[in-house]
Amino acid sequence: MTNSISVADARRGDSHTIQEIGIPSLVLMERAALGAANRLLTGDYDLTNVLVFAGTGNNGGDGIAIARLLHVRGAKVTVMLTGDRAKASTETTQQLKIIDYYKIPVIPADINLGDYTTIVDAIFGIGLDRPVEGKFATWINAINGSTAKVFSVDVPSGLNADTGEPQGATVKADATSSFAYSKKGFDTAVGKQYTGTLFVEDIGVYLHDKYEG
Ligand SMILES: NC(=O)C1=CN([C@@H]2O[C@H](COP(=O)(O)OP(=O)(O)OC[C@H]3O[C@@H](n4cnc5c(N)ncnc54)[C@H](O)[C@@H]3O)[C@@H](O)[C@H]2O)[C@H](O)CC1
Ligand SMILES: [K+]
Repeated sequence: MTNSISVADARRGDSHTIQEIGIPSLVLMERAALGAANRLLTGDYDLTNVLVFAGTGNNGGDGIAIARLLHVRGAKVTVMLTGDRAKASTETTQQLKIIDYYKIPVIPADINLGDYTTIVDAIFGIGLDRPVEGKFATWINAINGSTAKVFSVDVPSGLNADTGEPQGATVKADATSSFAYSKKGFDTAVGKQYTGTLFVEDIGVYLHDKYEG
């Protein structure tokens, strides 16, 4: 049984499941969000004023779906978006459309995080491809400086999921919900300092074909 995998393996598993098997990307995203939201709903998290800090890629899409799943269970949720809606991925655009239906507020990313009780980090996942700098670093430093409990989606934003090394500013999470498999970088001592408690969610992506007959 595979325990932890590389970013390349995660991408391969993702695209194989979507392209060859035919499970839509939004289904994987929903299963990822359900797994992560359940950790928040059943864990020791104060959900009275939740902030989802969302990127415009699919990590952000997962976070926006988590925002909706918490909202429908009565949590007060706000989404901060790090970029322009027009630049969001297809899946993330769809997730934004859904939270607009629920009138969940979407505001520009900001460093004033004082009132939030829990922060969901959905800025970058396995798509991190360069060191975190500039406004992203400012936001991540503000997240790390907040009194809120921090929950990372798939990968603590800024952490290299292959090496476990921070790539510039990196979120230090109380817990991380990672999808399909743990990532190689989470096995390292440094990586563990950033993931906090690690959960792995089964989202229907299997690398070795024991589930494929
Ligand atoms: N089977 C799975 O693992 C599933 C994963 N899902 C989620 O999708 C993300 C990966 O999404 P992707 O769009 O490929 O990338 P990210 O959202 O991680 O990154 C967004 C975007 O950010 C840009 N970027 C990268 N590094 C930097 C930087 N240092 N500064 C600024 N911008 C940066 C780059 O253009 C990226 O594209 C995965 O983690 C999961 O959360 C699926 O939703 C479910 C299945
Ligand atoms: K993240």
